[in-house]
Amino acid sequence: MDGLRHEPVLLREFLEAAAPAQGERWIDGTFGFGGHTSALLACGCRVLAMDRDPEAEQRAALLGNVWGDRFRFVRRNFVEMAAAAVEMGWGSVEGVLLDLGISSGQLEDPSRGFSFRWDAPLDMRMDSASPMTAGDLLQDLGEADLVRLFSTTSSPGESRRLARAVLRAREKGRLRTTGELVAAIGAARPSRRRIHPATRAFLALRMAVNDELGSLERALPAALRLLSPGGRLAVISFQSEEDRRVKHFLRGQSCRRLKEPTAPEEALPLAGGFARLVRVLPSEEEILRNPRSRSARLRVGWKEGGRDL
Ligand SMILES: C[S@@+](CC[C@H](N)C(=O)[O-])C[C@H]1O[C@@H](n2cnc3c(N)ncnc32)[C@H](O)[C@@H]1O
Repeated sequence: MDGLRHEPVLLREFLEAAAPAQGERWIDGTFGFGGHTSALLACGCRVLAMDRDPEAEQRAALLGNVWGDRFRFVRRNFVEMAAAAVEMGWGSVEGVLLDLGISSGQLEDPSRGFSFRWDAPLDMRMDSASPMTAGDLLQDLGEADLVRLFSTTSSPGESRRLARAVLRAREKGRLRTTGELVAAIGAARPSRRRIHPATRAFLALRMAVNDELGSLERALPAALRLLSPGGRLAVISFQSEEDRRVKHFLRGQSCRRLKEPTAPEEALPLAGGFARLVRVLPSEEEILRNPRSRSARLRVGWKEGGRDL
């Protein structure tokens, strides 16, 4: 764990677009290395931080020593943010931030099995207590489920090729390590591609092991319900399927519907919906400094009510 770092992505843009202010209650559902949480605390907010990763909990303990009772950490899935807020005595919050995916520190820790750069056991769990590793999934799923898994990040044709490659490798023995998976996939796909053949397959597998799309879909309405009038929901995503779900949720819950209403009641603004939506991409300077930010998208929804927009 020592020496691993994570540079917070779109930090300045988040502070500008979501404008956290002194005395506000914020939930950071993805504490990671605490970059966004520290900025919220520096703005004078109270922060309830969450993360599924036990190593994040250890880092949070250090932050707790500095910020005292303005900061609290719970090791839980952000899907459970409402229950965690109630335990804090918070009936509502002024802001929720979700900075999705994994941190650079998790990716670069060879023992976690998130990266194909090192040969390691096929683990990929954010929460080491959860029952299913990447190796278990690859061992248990049938062809149709494997195709569905890979299709989160690959075309239908590629997904079928990847699924068949896993099945072929399985016939020769269990897929136990990242190196064995890379070898199986490398054999399945042409090598003249710009990105490493394993990139998309590893991403899809990690998202399935941690049910990342399912967690996001459950967390978005939970966050909206928790927001006080004028509250902000900020989501940073790195993957197009995630960003698509966030975009549809924010637009679907927008008071100013983008589409023409087909029935009179649809013209009514949804009570407690978003009054303003913002989308921000990383600057060229940030992409140069931190290439990992290249695919990042920040979307912020401002709930109706509260201060003037
Ligand atoms: C991109 S990192 C966040 C980095 C953080 N904003 C920072 O500046 O250090 C994402 C973090 O969220 C955690 N995470 C992802 N999905 C989660 C979920 N459903 N519930 C709780 N934590 C989650 C991961 O374990 C990881 O530590």
